[in-house]
Amino acid sequence: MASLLKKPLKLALVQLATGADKAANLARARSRVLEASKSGANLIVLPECFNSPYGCQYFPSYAETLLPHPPSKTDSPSYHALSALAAESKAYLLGGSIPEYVPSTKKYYNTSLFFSPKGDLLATHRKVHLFDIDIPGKITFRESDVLSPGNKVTLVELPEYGKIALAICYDIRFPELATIAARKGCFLLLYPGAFNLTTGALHWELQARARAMDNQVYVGLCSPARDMEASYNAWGHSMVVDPNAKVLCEAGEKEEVVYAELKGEAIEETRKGIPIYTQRRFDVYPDVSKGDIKFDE
Ligand SMILES: NC(=O)CC(=O)C(=O)O
Repeated sequence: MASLLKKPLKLALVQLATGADKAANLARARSRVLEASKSGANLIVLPECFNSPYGCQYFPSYAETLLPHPPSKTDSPSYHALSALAAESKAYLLGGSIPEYVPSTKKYYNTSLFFSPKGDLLATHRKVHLFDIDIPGKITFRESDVLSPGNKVTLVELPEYGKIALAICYDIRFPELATIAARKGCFLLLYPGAFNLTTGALHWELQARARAMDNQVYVGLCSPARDMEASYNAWGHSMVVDPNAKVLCEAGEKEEVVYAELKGEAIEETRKGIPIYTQRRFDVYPDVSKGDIKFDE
């Protein structure tokens, strides 16, 4: 069987310190992405809401308009900064996410943009599962007060490496997305994400390792750096987990770039040793990757 990952890939997660100044966030992202590319990274990831603070009160004022494609520089400075940066760094670039506004429907989204090493847009993913939680005395958050959800599973083919899946933060808590992606042949699931001090301590590493273990694929989670002056305190701890659920690299809480070398053999060895991949009982329960799924492949 052909390897899901055709050749080794160096993955970099940029745990960026973001603030209120969008231009400063873009400039900071640029310098850290170039640092990662100089270190030999082939695929570089920025965090959720990397160009703005994270919070419903910020989404409308930071939102950019991406359609029609390509957007003008005034409609989306972040799109153009990311496209130029991917080309300059000659690496695949997942631009974390940014708040998006669609004037024709007056809707806002939390949207990821993924660029090729030539700066071409390869995929967009709008957060499918909105972060609506209420843990008394700890944290209440309702993205759906402002945002609308995306409606598709996002898989992208990187010709020289293989297929990856993109999703955003709260999407990781819905294992169906990860399972569908893995059964469709992805070697890596990427989640820009901003867990917080409550849910991060509880579930950040657990979710990353669980999605890797269930699906025997690589998983990467990229958080903003923690800022205790901000209204939302991101967890940090960006990490890459291997197909055997081992944490390969983990950031602390501050701004930092972490790296991992991904290899196809690790997926094959894991699946050979514990062959759940071929032991599923679709005569007992349904295969979630079959049926009516909305894809962007
Ligand atoms: N911020 C999110 O979308 C998700 C999160 O913090 C959590 O699931 O916990």
